[in-house]
Amino acid sequence: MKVTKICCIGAGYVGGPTMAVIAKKNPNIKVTIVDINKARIDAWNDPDVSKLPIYEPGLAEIVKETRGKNLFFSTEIDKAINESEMIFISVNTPTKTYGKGKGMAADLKYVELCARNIAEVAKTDKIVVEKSTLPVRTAQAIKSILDNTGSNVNFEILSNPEFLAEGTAIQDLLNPDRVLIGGESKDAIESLANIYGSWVPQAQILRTNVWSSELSKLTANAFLAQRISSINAISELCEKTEANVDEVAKAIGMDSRIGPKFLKSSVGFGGSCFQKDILNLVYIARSYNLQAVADYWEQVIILNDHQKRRFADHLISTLYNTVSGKKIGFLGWAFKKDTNDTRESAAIYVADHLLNEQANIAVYDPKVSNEKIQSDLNYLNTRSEEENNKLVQATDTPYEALKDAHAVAIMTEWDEFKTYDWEKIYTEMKKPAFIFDGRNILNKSEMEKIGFEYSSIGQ
Ligand SMILES: NC(=O)c1ccc[n+]([C@@H]2O[C@H](COP(=O)([O-])OP(=O)(O)OC[C@H]3O[C@@H](n4cnc5c(N)ncnc54)[C@H](O)[C@@H]3O)[C@@H](O)[C@H]2O)c1
Ligand SMILES: O=c1ccn([C@@H]2O[C@H](COP(=O)(O)OP(=O)(O)O[C@H]3O[C@H](CO)[C@@H](O)[C@H](O)[C@H]3O)[C@@H](O)[C@H]2O)c(=O)[nH]1
Repeated sequence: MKVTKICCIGAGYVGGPTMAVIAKKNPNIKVTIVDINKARIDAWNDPDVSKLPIYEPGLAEIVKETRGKNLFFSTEIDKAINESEMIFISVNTPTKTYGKGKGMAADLKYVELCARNIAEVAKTDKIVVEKSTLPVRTAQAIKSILDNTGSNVNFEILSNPEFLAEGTAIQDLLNPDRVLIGGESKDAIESLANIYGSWVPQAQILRTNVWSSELSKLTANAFLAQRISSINAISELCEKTEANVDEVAKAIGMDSRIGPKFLKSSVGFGGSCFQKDILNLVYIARSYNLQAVADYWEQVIILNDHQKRRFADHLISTLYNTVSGKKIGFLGWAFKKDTNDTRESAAIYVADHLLNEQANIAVYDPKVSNEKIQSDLNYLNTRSEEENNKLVQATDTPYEALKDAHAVAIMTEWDEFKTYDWEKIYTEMKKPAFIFDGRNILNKSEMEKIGFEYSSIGQ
């Protein structure tokens, strides 16, 4: 099928950047991104591209170049579905918070709503592409919904999981390691492969069956997260043995069979994907009664929770076993640098633990607002909104967050944190002035020379 019009349902972290790049590389294809969230669509349409709802290096430039030419953002979902030959489903698939599979399974209600919406309004044949991360065999459910509409419309389902990482989304999309397309219909697969083919070499476009494609996405995230939990497990052993986790990571990473990436020990991984997708994998394994498989992958999450918890516990015990009434300055709230996304950020859980001990927290993050921080904490439901608001406040500058603080906790690896005037920060903090570097980004001997009591992960 020759594709001239594409619709993407879901204008989020995946839908926005992915479609912007497809539009840039395929000027002859009209790409419309739709969403039920009007405020989000309005933000995507803001003439001032610094106000786009998602911050990703390089994204604003591409949106500026393509928007209004062949890239459109709209809330007119039915219209966009109807006029397009290919429809991407790129809606959120969070962990279920209710009912069967609560806390483990992926909540597929938004995906199902999209399938029903497409089934209801489509008058011509469509290729429906699963862009969201989905449990293996979801395509079967989508096909069943689409095929039972009673219309004569033919639907082909493809799985095309997205592997971009936030903060580097545009680079990842422009130079992907691979593009994965799973499907039954060769025609449909090639229609999608052609779109990517405008900038991705065909050899890097992998064609598989639908189930392999769906499962590969969950597996890739499980393997990546497993490396972080593995090195974080070693970090705790390093702290007991005077080994240095960064040295260990370098030494093992030079083995070409292991490789150097994803071996950075930290306060724990965050983000909207790793935990959700592994929990989902564990749930799927259990649903097939594969207990050993489920237990194996569950350890990745258990270790990650342990890492966040022990960071907070170490901070408390170092501050003479109490943080009650003490000001702790957080540098960073986002789950990694170069993004404004805070979903599942380690900072949220470390803060929550310290707040249970009655700490006062001042946060500086270059891209995260006080409003977002409050809503992240309120979502946990650990204490009242008033209390969160009283105990935690974001500041406009890092120096305000750290003035009179007993300790600095570095939660995100933003590059600018390394360039601060640490002498000034030291002078303005309470003494002894402690640094807990959850990302190992500062130089230990330099910090100690200034006078800080410095501790990091795995050193
Ligand atoms: N964030 C990432 O880095 C990343 C990377 C790869 C894959 N994924 C996967 O991609 C999917 C989307 O993730 P995201 O981070 O972009 O989510 P997101 O929450 O940022 O965006 C999803 C959007 O879908 C919209 N939506 C939900 N139901 C809708 C409906 N019925 N009709 C129209 N719009 C609807 C929401 O309003 C929201 O704006 C998830 O399955 C996720 O696991 C995410
Ligand atoms: O060596 C490392 C690498 C990462 N992290 C942390 O791990 C989390 C996730 O980082 P990253 O994977 O870079 O970002 P995500 O945007 O969550 O991307 C992951 O999740 C996406 C959603 O499924 C996938 O598309 C990507 O391929 C996959 O990398 C962050 O908190 C990082 O700080 C570490 O602690 N150590």
